[in-house]
Amino acid sequence: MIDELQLNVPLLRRRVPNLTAAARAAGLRPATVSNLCTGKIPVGRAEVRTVAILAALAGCTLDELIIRGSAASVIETGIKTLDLFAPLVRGGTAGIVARPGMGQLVMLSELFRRFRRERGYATVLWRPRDDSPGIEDVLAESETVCLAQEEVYATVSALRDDRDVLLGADRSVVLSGEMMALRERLQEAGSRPVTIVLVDTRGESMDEDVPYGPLDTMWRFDADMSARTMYPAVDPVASTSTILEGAQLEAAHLAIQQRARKLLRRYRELRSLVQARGEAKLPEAELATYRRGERLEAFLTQPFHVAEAYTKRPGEWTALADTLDGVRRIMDGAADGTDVRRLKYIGRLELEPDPEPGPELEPETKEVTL
Ligand SMILES: Nc1ncnc2c1ncn2[C@@H]1O[C@H](COP(=O)(O)OP(=O)(O)OP(=O)(O)O)[C@@H](O)[C@H]1O
Repeated sequence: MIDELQLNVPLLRRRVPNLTAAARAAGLRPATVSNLCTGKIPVGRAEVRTVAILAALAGCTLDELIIRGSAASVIETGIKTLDLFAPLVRGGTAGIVARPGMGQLVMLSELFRRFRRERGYATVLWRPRDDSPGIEDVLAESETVCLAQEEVYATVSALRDDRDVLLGADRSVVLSGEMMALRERLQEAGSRPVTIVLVDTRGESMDEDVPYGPLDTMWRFDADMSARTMYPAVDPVASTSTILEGAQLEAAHLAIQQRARKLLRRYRELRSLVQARGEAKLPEAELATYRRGERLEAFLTQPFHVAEAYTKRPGEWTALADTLDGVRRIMDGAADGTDVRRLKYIGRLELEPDPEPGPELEPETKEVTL
């Protein structure tokens, strides 16, 4: 993760309208203050005394004045499949490509819930004009609900003085150009990043080659996974994030991710064969791949807080390190003998007794129903 320190310039300007005069009166060089505001001098290199005086002028704490950078960085969601395959970018835009009923609004509600409670984010919903049934869940998890662009701008600008903002919006405002206008207005140097998650309540994005225009992250939902209740039904192969292309991920993460994608791609092919002809027709070597793929797919489901009524399981936050560890162990064969149902809707991988990885494992016979 790249972390840069930045001055919260919008906050400073709002609180100290005549900054140059105020800085001079407080004994600071106006040129220094101006260079700090434009980023010419990095905050990390400013004298502590300078920053302390600026905070005093703005009547805020140092923590409010200096924020952790807006350079692209991954934000963990605690949702295994997202963090592994298509991480969310802080200050970026993520778009969900899905049809109604696949759980996209459940996903947005869950993200709001997680970011608000676990990360202290402000959550704002730019309410879609046409209401779909799932919107009630999202409304329940939104801190603020806005209808018009002007209202969204005013709300987000005020909230981001002291918190990161997660903004949920519908694809319709991307198509109308309102989202682009909003983003331009929100682009102020040194202000806290606004992370945007777009849903498609009309379900038309599935038919488009470029569903949203430029995105930092795309979560494509999969009809087959949703039909089999493998939630969240995020397609592990077709979902992407620019953070992968920028090679900003740890090498170990990238390696595990690529291996997992390859396994799941093959698993899908084998699934079709098994469905048509049965497991018995698969050659021994393919059977192992099929079984591991099946286990990996099950492990990548996740109990959501907002979906406890459906899964009858408490929501789980899985740290990225635990996700990577679990995925790697499953690919190495550690769960070969575990009933696949035991791997569905869990958090981290806990196998009892914890077997040594390796394909030569004794199969376990214990069965647990979900
Ligand atoms: N993460 C999840 N965990 C468990 N069940 C889920 C999950 N996501 C969706 N579901 C199931 O799928 C159903 C469909 O969800 P819903 O109809 O709210 O879809 P949506 O795409 O979020 O919203 P909408 O249909 O309004 O666009 C839910 O009622 C629930 O049974």
